[in-house]
Formats: sequence, C-alpha cells, structure tokens
Amino acid sequence: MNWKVIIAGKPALKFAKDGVADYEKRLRRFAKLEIVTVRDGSREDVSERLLKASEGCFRIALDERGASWTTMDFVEKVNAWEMRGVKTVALLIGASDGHTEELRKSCDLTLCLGTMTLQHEMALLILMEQIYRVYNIKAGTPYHRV
Ligand SMILES: C[S@@+](CC[C@H](N)C(=O)[O-])C[C@H]1O[C@@H](n2cnc3c(N)ncnc32)[C@H](O)[C@@H]1O
Repeated sequence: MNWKVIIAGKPALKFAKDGVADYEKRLRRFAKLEIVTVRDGSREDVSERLLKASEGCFRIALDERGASWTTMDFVEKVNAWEMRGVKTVALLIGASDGHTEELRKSCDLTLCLGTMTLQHEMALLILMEQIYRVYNIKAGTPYHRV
C-alpha cells in the first residue's frame, strides 16, 4: 500500500522540514510514501487543490474535528486497508484556514491528531512519526514499547 501526504505551501520551519525528511528516510524500508505540496491560498482554493491531488486515492482529511485514534487503532486500520486492497492512502493537510465542508464530505475518513490546533508542518511531522510507528509495530521492532 502506498501513501500520499498532501500539504499546502512550501515548508517554512527548518526543524519540521528536517524532521519530516528524517522520517521519510526511515519509512523507506517499510512503504512507499510521497509528500506532495500544493499551492497555498484561500480555504476554498487549497481544498480544491487537495481534492484534485488525491483523486482516486482513499482520502483521509487531517482535521482537529476528526476522529481520535490510538496508535493501535491506526495499526488496525492499516491492516484492514491492506486486506481490502487499498492502493494509495492520501492524507490531506490544510493550510491556515483549514478545510472546506465539501472536502470533509469528500473524504473517506477525518482524523484528529489531538484536540489542539497544530501548525500544518507540525501536523505533518507528527503524522509521519505515527506512520513510522505503525510500521514498526507491524514489523515487531523494539521502536514501540508498551
Ligand atoms: C493551522 S491548522 C488549520 C486550523 C484551521 N483554523 C481549522 O479550523 O482547521 C492547519 C492544518 O493542520 C492540520 N491540523 C492542525 N491541527 C490538527 C489536529 N489537531 N489534528 C489533525 N490535523 C490537524 C489540519 O489539516 C489543518 O487543516
């Protein structure tokens, strides 16, 4: 199963960019993950670009109003998508004004990383670590301890 993480605007926070690059590298042994950047703009324009860039994918909107999963819930979801033959999971990260209602309705799921509002590059970094954690749990490595 492939991953496509779509985010608006060029990276501005060096530490987040470095962290994301680090997890991208670490994830290579587990899965194919692509980070796609769309142009920033109004909520409507960004949502439209995110939807266009994720056409044909299983879409998940990252949104503080979404469902809260534990990491183990995330592992179970990934297992279920793999069993169902999902080819590409697209994770959609909004810009400063967030997503439109239309985008939320067009997504298969809406996921919350916590109830606080995160800067979008921070949301990307946390998401990358969680995807990495999921694959480590699936592989039984000592990265994840309970
Ligand atoms: C600065 S936030 C946008 C806040 C916007 N005012 C709103 O109401 O959604 C930028 C993007 O980061 C992601 N994000 C921020 N906090 C999040 C959280 N707690 N859970 C999931 N995604 C989050 C979302 O994709 C959001 O669209």
